[in-house]
Amino acid sequence: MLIYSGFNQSNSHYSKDDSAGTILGDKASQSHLMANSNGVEGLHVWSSPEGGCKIDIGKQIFCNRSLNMKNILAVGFDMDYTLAQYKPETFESLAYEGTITKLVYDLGYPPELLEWTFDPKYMVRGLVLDKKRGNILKMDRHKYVKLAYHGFRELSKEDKVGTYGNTLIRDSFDEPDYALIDTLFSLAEAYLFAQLVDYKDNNPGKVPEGADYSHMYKDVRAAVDLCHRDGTLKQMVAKDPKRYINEDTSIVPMFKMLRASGRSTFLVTNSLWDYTNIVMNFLCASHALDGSLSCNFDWLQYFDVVVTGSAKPGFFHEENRANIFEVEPESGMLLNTDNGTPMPQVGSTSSEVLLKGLNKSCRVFQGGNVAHLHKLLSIESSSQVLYVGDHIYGDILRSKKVLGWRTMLVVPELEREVKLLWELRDLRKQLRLLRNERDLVEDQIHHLKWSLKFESFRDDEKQKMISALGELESQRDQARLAHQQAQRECHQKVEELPFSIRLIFHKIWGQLMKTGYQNSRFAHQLTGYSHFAPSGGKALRDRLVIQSGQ
Ligand SMILES: Nc1nc2c(ncn2[C@@H]2O[C@H](COP(=O)(O)O)[C@@H](O)[C@H]2O)c(=O)[nH]1
Ligand SMILES: [Mg+2]
Repeated sequence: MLIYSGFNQSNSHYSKDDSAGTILGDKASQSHLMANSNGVEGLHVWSSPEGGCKIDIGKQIFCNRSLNMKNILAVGFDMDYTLAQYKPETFESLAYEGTITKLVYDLGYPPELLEWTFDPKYMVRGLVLDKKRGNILKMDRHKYVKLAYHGFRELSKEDKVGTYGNTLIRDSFDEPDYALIDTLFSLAEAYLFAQLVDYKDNNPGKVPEGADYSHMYKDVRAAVDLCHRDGTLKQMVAKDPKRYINEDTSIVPMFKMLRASGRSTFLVTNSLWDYTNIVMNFLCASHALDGSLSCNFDWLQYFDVVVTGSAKPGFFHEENRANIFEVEPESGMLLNTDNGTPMPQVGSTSSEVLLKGLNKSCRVFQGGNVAHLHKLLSIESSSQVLYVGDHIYGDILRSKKVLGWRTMLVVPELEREVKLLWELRDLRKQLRLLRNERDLVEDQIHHLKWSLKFESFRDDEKQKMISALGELESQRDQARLAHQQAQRECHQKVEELPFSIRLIFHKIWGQLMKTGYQNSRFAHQLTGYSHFAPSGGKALRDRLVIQSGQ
């Protein structure tokens, strides 16, 4: 990935108009180009866009604020959906099927659910489930509901406004009545919830007695949760990681480059050691010609510290008194530590234990909190840490807002969207200018009308104002026409684009970062809380990154 040009301490910015960063609207402004596909050898190229490598728009890095990599002493990663990009069509389908099985066999839902199928492309991040009403919402940054579906049926404008637009006290749209779809892990449960809402409406007698929409959501959540805990998902991934996780040949060169830069590197994941080892081994191991994987611990060489079972976001609370155990990689055994320092077990001498623990180039732990991590990495100030994650709440919010870590959010969905926005950049700029022109004239008209109504003028002055008003009104009509024409051209241009590009914006939910002209709630969270974000595709190194916050 290479996130920052700053690996040799130079930052290169693009002006707002040159950058797809403008797609973020209000805040995001600058993009850094730094990825290429040559591995470690390309270090010099990553340092600046003038380095000679033209980078695909979908693989650029978007930043809300520049970051001087000179100050970053440690770079950390989340694992699931950050380093490991799961394939939704297999992985999320597995979660979907596992959840249905539990609903039917453990929670009394009818067996016909077993025939249901999952569309992994239907739901998107940033949506909000209204658990009580059975609705799925997309809202803008001010939390105004812009799109609302009851199950899979779109609410009429009247119903939408009647339900969400008229409350005197603004709804916060947060837990416990609402659920945020803020991780890719939640797409399957959101889809299943919509299916159950439709099913209940059409077959009221068939869902378990007393199961209202909220109750059904609770059942789905509990079943999904169990799938993550009881091995339903992890056993299957462990058997055949390639089926569920995208291979990424750029990850190892990225780690090598980070190590060569002299920075500390760490992994903090909520997954436990056994699973972490399987996934990281898959991502970092060299594959034999027959596709088989040699399972070893080589990947540990890329890290100073690995924290598994971290229980984020709780991990980011320094006052969290979570015990930290050392993991013995070979056996998976947990060993007691004294706040991360190896502790002699009864029967072994303290010097033996200390030597064994401290000689390792990478130490693996389970649990603990951020204070332990800082101590293990000798971090003096949290602003020296950059952390890359995929979950706004789990990975970014607290680590950035309270601790002051620099943070980066992975948004794989954007890679495709920015390509389309780039294709349309001239037209979009023209549309923006025409809209501004129209708004300006409308403002002047409003002003004049107001003055004519409430202020007193001489007759000749009044006459002048009335004729000015007439002129402005005709200007406004022209501006409206020009804007409409540009909008038509824009649609026409979209129609003319290759089919694959046209399909980029979601057919139901539209652009991820926008609702109409406003930033979506998801975009707002992103620009408000995270530092930046790389996104998926084949190579994390080449991923799209959004920087925000701070
Ligand atoms: N018990 C649950 N575990 C979940 C759920 N959704 C995801 N997960 C697990 O969390 C970790 C994420 O790891 P990280 O590397 O991103 O920190 C992974 O093991 C998932 O299986 C859930 O709803 N319940
Ligand atoms: Mg994750």
